[in-house]
Amino acid sequence: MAQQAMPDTSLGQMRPTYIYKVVLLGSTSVGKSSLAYRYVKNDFKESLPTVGCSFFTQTLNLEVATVRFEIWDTAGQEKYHSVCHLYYRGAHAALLVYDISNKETLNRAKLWLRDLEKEFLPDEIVIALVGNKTDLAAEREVATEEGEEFARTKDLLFMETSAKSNHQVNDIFMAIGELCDSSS
Ligand SMILES: Nc1nc2c(ncn2[C@@H]2O[C@H](COP(=O)(O)OP(=O)(O)OP(=O)(O)O)[C@@H](O)[C@H]2O)c(=O)[nH]1
Repeated sequence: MAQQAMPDTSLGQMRPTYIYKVVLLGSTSVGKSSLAYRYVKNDFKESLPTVGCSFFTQTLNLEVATVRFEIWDTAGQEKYHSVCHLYYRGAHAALLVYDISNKETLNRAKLWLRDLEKEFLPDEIVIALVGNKTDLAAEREVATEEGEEFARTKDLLFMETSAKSNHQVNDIFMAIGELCDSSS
């Protein structure tokens, strides 16, 4: 990992707590803030515009450790792109989010991946490709197989989610926590 997650035993517990920085990357309006909000607050709001960067924390109990995610939600607007490398520096995991009803957002996610590949060695960061908005099935522009195949060729975790209908949101964070845990 780029930066070793230190076990935090400050609560006097035998069970270690690992702190992982997770960054959300992707085009504007793909649902990055909504995924974080769903995961942390178990709620969905129609409007959550991100200006610059916002920050969420959530704790997850794994079998042998407790994980505290520090989730950095970066705005997808191009005007913020130049500062984004500052946000993902030191990240343990990245969620590359696209919108299954907007093919262009998958192309954009592929560009974010190139940025990450420049910044990190392959085993320094856990990367997940996330196709969000599965509730918009009628408007789907990206087949599940297309996302899956791209993720497979790049050795990324892959999951389709819906922040709105709460589909696989916990699952993707759980998968990330487990992978970070096994590589720290
Ligand atoms: N149908 C549907 N809409 C969603 C879902 N997730 C987010 N949205 C909607 O998509 C729009 C954008 O969501 P945000 O969470 O603000 O997207 P974002 O990627 O954080 O956008 P930026 O902050 O601009 O980068 C909002 O209107 C959300 O309500 C989803 O799973 N399904």
